[in-house]
Amino acid sequence: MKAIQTAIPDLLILEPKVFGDDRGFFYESFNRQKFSELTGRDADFVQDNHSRSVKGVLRGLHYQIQHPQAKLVRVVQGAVLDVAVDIRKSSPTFGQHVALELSAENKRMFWIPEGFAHGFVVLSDTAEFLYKTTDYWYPEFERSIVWDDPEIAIDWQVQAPPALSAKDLQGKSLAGAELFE
Ligand SMILES: Cc1cn([C@H]2C[C@H](O)[C@@H](COP(=O)(O)OP(=O)(O)O[C@H]3O[C@H](C)C(=O)[C@H](O)[C@H]3O)O2)c(=O)[nH]c1=O
Repeated sequence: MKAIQTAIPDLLILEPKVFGDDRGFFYESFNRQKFSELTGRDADFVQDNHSRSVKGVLRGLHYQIQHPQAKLVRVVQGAVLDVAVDIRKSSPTFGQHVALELSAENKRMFWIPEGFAHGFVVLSDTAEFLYKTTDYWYPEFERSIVWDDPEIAIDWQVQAPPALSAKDLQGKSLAGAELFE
């Protein structure tokens, strides 16, 4: 496993060592000790989530204003464009984002600490998205930022308007959202 820096220091891409042979492949998708060495966090994950989406679905941009969740995300089937937006008002990279492709092929994982809004859009026919979180889901504290906020200006790499949940259709702008200090 190796860590790849991104434009925002706290956001890391983790690339596993993949062992291939005639049977297929094996890799450690999570190793607490190696994760801690690479991220400096002894993450105590409490939830494992798995969602499946069809092409053009966009889930996000989500965060919990209380009980913020750090997330370790990956894709095991298909491909998505995954995005994390820095919503920490005191951060030098406030309002900036990192976007990267996560796929079954590249086997990359994305470490997103607390303080970021997270979302993805599905690029393949379907995508299976797995992720660990460091706190539980508290719907009462869930907040959404609208996917196409011009202040954030994410290039989602999709031609048609994405398919959004009712919740996500009502996302707030960065300027109007409850944010982290
Ligand atoms: C997040 C969550 C949802 N649910 C239930 C609530 C709904 O009945 C159903 C679908 O929930 P939702 O539409 O909020 O799922 P997503 O749009 O995939 O939400 C996630 O999407 C983005 C990408 C994220 O980063 C967050 O982890 C999370 O907000 O699962 C649960 O039971 N537990 C949970 O932890």
